[in-house]
Order: sequence, then structure tokens, then C-alpha cells
Amino acid sequence: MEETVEEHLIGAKIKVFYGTFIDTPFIGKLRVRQHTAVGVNENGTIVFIKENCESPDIALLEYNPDININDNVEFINKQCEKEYSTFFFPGFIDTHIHASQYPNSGIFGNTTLLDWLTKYTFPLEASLKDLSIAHKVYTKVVERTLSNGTTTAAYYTTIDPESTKLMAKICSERGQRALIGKVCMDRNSPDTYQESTHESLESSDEVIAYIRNTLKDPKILPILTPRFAPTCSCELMKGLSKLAQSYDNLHIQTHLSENLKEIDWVKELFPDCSSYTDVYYKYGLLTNKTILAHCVHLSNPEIELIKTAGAGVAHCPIANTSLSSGECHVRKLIDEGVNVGLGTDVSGGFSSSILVTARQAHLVSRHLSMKFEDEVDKDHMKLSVVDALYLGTQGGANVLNMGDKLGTFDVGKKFDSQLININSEYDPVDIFHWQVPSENNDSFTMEEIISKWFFNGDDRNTINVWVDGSQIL
Ligand SMILES: Nc1nc2[nH]cnc2c(=O)[nH]1
Ligand SMILES: [Zn+2]
Repeated sequence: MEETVEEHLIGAKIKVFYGTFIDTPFIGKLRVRQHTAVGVNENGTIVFIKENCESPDIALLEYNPDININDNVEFINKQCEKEYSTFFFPGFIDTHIHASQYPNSGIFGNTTLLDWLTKYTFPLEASLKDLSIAHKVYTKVVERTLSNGTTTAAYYTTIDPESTKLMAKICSERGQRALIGKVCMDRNSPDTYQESTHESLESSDEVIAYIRNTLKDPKILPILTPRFAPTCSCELMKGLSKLAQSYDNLHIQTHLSENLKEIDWVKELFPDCSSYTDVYYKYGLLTNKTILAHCVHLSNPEIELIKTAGAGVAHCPIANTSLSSGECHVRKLIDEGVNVGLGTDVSGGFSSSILVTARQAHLVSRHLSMKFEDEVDKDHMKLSVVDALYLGTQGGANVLNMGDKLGTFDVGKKFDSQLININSEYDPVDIFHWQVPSENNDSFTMEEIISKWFFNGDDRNTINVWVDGSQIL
């Protein structure tokens, strides 16, 4: 017999999270909701939110008066006496990270992009063909990103399909939401780390088939990954574009306009294209599901192309400083209507934490502002703490074309969350008693408390993590 909708609701399991919820629904906006109950169904989707309610069971019964509270409900009560100190915050979204480069975090010396690739990066990536090494590295990077509150990541692996499948399996088993991309590069690469055009396309297809038909975890998605134009032939890029279309618009990720020498090289390699961005446009790789890492030196027509395509930018401020690439004009991109999120870009970036990356985005925007004469322009270039947190959550979700599913706490979205505690014995934030938000004039606002966490916090403050409503840390 078919269940009625009501019977289904009565029998269904539900989790009700209760406490303080903080998120950034749009750039510049910090939303703080206290004494709030958030109901999450078995699929990990938020089904109700009730603000300012005395207890979570009242909110639940309002949502469904017939529910059997004893059997079908799990309450996760994190409302503390010290309301300011423990709060749910959306899981961070890393829109650009090379899982395979994790062992080199912090190793870049004085190199810049092209010699860094040759000296450090290609040899390391090649070594992950050994599955036992790949297993160690990939297990560690997933553990590390999760402990820093990253619930979704767009990963690059290497050119090797077997270890790429292993990475997808590790993410699935550990419960992280991930886009997994086998790197494609069929020219201008070392002999020991290069594939033919045919191999690159075949093995990309093999990884897609594994993720879709064998792994079958809806949280794990394949993403086509032409490394960057200099290492991809026109045939390869055309082939990948076809592959993306044949699977109903697959995600694509690549690098764009990171370093001036790289840009000159692209001009030489593609004399028929009007710009670096035009290369990806011409070969069908610029879609509303394309993630473009860096975008430091874009011209106005390139920004227009990206905007029209609906592609997103992964801003990687740590890597851009470490490899001396330049400063991305994040505010300008946002003003022009381009989606921007944050990428750790491990190991061009030395940290796998989006909180550290957001901090760096904040600082880089101040360096950029110093180049402007006009006081209004100077100020406008600066990203606030709240802006940077937006980029690490909802901004990133928009870049992945998942803005309606991830990034904030709203009905219909997935419950991907971290629980932040900024008043535990070993935490590094150090809020003093007179700073605790209260009626007292000297106390801090919640925005100031968030600012202390933003600049001083680390993984010790991320005490739990949920993806799709399931606790995984
Ligand atoms: N930062 C960075 N830029 C790239 N451009 C091409 N490959 C890479 C890479 O691995 N890291
Ligand atoms: Zn990168």
C-alpha cells in the first residue's frame, strides 16, 4: 500500500539542531540567529527553521504536530549559557585545491609559477602513481580539510586515473562532499608526467564512469580538469568540451591568468585567440559550471566573457602571494557580477584552511587598496571580515553552481555545517569577560566576536562537522 504524505512524515527520522546559527546570505551581510531550531530530514535537507524559540521540540511540533518525538527525532542541542561562544557556521567551501600537492605545503622557496611547476609540483604529482603513496596523501588531506571545517572541496588529483578513483573513494568513505578531477595535460610537460590526447580523454571518461556508476555517492561529482591552456592541446580541450556536453554539462576546472609569463606563453601558443580567457571560450570550456582559478590579470573584455558564460572564479590569495603572481581584483569582479569563491590552492597555497585563506583575502585586498589614489576607491577595494567569510561559504557555493543547495542555513538547502566554539580551554581566540556580548556598553557585538575568531581562530575552534546532516567530525 502506498504511504500517504502524512504517514511518511510521521515515520520519517528527523534531526533538530538547536542553538545559534550564523551565516552570510549575501556579500557584506552577517546573519545571526539565536535560540534557533533547524530541522533536517533523512536526506540531509533543511526542512524548517524557527528563530527565537524557547525549545526545539516546540518548533518541531509546529512543523509536524503528529511526529513521534521519542522514536523518530534526534535533538542536537548546542544552546549554551554562553550564547556567543558556540555557534553553527556553514561548512567552508574550497573551490580550488590540489590534493596531490599536499605533501609540498609550505615548500616553494623563491620560485614563481612556471619554475615552481617544474621544480616541485610535477615530480610530486608523478610520484602519486604509487597507490600506497596516493592513499597516504589523500587520506591525510581529506582529514586535514575536514578538521578545518571544509565540507565541500573541488579537488585536482594527478593525471593517473587509478589514484584519482582512490581519492573519490576516500572522500566518499570519509563523508566529505567533493568534486574530483583527474588532471589532463598532453603537452609541454615532462616526459615522466605526460599523457597522450587519447589517454587523457579515455581516462577522464573512465573516472567519470567510476564515480557515477560504481561509487554512486551523490556527494561525489566528477569534474573535468584541463590543467591550464599551456599544457593542453586544442584537440584535448575540444574533446573535454564534448565530454562535458555528453554528460549533460559536467563541471570543469582549470587555471586562468595567474602569472604574467604564463599569459605571454598562452599568447604565443594561441595566436588566434584574443586573450587567455578567449582560449577557453573558443574551445568550449567556459560554461556556468566552470571554475577558473586565480584570474589575477584579467582585462575588461575577459571579465565580460566570464560573466556572460556564468563561470566562477576561485580566488587563491595565499598562492598568489606565495608565488608572487599578483593581486586579484576581487571587488571589481564582484561589482561586475562575476561569482567569486575562495581556493586554498594547496600547495601553491601553504594552508589547507579556508579560514586562513579568507584572512589572506582580507589582507591582500588591503594591499590592493594601497595602489589606488582616490580615498573612496581605496576603501571600496577592501574586503570586510564578513565579505571574506561570504566568499568562503555562499560565494563558493555559487562558483560551484550549487548556490541553491549549499552555503547558508535556509530551508531546502543541505545541512553542511561546522560547530564553532570560541570559549574552550585550549582555543586561541581569548575572549575576555568584558568583551562578552551583553547589554553592557563596553561589550562586543557578535560581528566583533566573529572578527576575533576570523583573525585568531583555527581548527581547535571547529569542534564538529556535519555533511548532509550526518556528523563526520
Ligand atoms: N597554482 C597553480 N597554478 C597552476 N597552473 C597550472 N598548474 C598549476 C598548479 O598546479 N598550481
Ligand atoms: Zn591550482
